[in-house]
Amino acid sequence: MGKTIVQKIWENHLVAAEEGRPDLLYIDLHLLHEVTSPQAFDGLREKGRTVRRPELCFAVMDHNVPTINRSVIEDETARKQLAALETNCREFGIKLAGLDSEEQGIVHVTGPELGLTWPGKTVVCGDSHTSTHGAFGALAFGIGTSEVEHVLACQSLYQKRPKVLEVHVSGKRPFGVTAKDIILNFIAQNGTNAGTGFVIEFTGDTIAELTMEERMTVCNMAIEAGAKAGLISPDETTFRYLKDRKYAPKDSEFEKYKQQWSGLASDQDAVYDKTIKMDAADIAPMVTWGTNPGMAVPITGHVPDVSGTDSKYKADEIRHAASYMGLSPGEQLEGIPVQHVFIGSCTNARLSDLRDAANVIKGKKVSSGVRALVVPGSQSVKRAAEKEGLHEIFLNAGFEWRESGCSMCLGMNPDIVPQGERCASTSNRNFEGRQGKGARTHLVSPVMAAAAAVEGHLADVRKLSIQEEVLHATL
Ligand SMILES: CC(C)[C@H](C(=O)O)[C@@H](O)C(=O)O
Ligand code: SF4
Repeated sequence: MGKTIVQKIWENHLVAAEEGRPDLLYIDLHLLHEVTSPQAFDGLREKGRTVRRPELCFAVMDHNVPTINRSVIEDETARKQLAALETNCREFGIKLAGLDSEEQGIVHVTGPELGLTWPGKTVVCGDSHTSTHGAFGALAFGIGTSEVEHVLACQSLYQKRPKVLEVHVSGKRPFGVTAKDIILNFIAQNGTNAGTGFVIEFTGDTIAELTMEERMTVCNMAIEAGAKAGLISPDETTFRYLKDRKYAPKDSEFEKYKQQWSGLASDQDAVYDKTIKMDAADIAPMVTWGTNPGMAVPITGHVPDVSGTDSKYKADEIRHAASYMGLSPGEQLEGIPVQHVFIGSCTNARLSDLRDAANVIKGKKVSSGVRALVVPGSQSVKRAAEKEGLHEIFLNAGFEWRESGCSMCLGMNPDIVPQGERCASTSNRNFEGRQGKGARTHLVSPVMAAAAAVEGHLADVRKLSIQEEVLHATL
C-alpha cells in the first residue's frame, strides 16, 4: 500500500515510539519570533539548560514591530519582547533577523524566501501559521510556548500521529479567482473545523499549477480550517523556487537532495483517511461577512438571512456576527463602504501579491475616505517591489508604503483599525477585535483589496475597468 507524504516524513523523523504514548519526532527547523519565545528562554535559564542545536533555529522580529518610524517602539510590552528576543538570541547563539536586518520580515515570508524551508523537513514555530511552510512539502506546524522550550532544549517534540485529509482541487480557476479564494471557498464550504485532527494535503491539477507563492497562501490558511498543518507534495515548481536560495543546498548537493525530495511526494496509491473534492471552476472571488474565515461568500453574495436555509450557520450565530460587523442578515456585500484597506500579512504580502494588487491599482486613485496600506511581507519583498517600481504605483494611487512586519493583521503594533471601522484585508483572520478593538475585518484576496481601495467599498474586481490583458497576466 502506498504512503502519503505525511507518513513518509513522520517515519523519517521518528526518534521514539512507545505504545500508548505520543511519538517523539526530530525537528529540523525551529523558527522563533518575539511573542511566543521569551518564556521558553526563561524556562531554559531557570533549568540551567542550553539550546541543543542553535544552528537549526532562526529568529525574526515581526509581530510587534512598527512599520513606520522604526526607531521608536512606544508600547512597553512590545519593547520588552523585542529586547528579550535580542538578548536571548545573543545568549543562546541563535541567528536573528532583527529590526535593522536585510532579512527581517514576517517569519513565514522570510523563512521560505531565505531557503530555510525544504521539502521533507519538520518545521515548527510558536505560531499557528507555520502551516505556510507546508507549501514546500514540509511537515510544518505551530507549537505552544512550553513546546518551544522543549524543542530548544531537545530538538525534538512529542506528537500524536495525525490523520491525513486529502483536499483535491481540480479544474481551471475562473477569471479573478486567486489562491486566496480557493482556500476561503474551502473553509466556507466545509467549515472552520473541517481539518480538526488532520493534516491536510492539497492535491489535484489546480494545486499543481499554483506557483510557490500561491501554494503558501493556500497552506497558510489550512490552520483556519482547523487542521494541524497543510502541505503540498514537492515537484519541479518547488525545486525551481528553492534553487540558489541563501540557505538551500548548493550545486551537486542540491541535485542529491532533489532526488531525495522527489521521492517524498505521496504515492499514487496512497490511502487517505478522508478526501474532499473541489472544482475550481465553481469558485468566485470571495469575501468574508462575519467573524471567522468560514463566514465567507462570493462577492456577489450577501450576509446569510436568518431562516437558516442559505448558510450552515445558525440564526443566532449569523445575528451575532452580523451585529459585530455592523451588517444586517441578508445584506448585499458588494457596495459596503470600507474605511481601510490592508495589503499585507503572511497570507498575501509576497512579491506576486503586490504585483497583482498593483496591476489593479495602476493609473487609479484610492477612493477619498479610505486609508490604504501596503506592507510588504519582508524587507526582501520590499526591495524587489521597489526595483520593479511597484511602490510608485501604490504611492501615486494614494497608498502608504511601509516597512515589513505583521502590521494590521493583528493589533500587536501601532497599525490598528479604529473601533467600528471597516477594513478590506488580505490577512487570514477576521476574529472579533483582531485588527483592533471593535474593528471590522473583511478577508479578501490582494486584487479584491485593491478593488475595494479604488472603489471605496467592497467591490467585484471582475467589474473594474482594468485592461483585460493586464489582469489576465495576473490572474
Ligand atoms: C502571536 C501568535 C502566537 C499568533 C499565532 O499563533 O498565529 C499570531 O501570529 C496570529 O496570527 O494570531
Ligand atoms: S502576519 Fe498575521 S497571521 Fe502571519 S504571523 Fe503575523 S500576525 Fe500571524
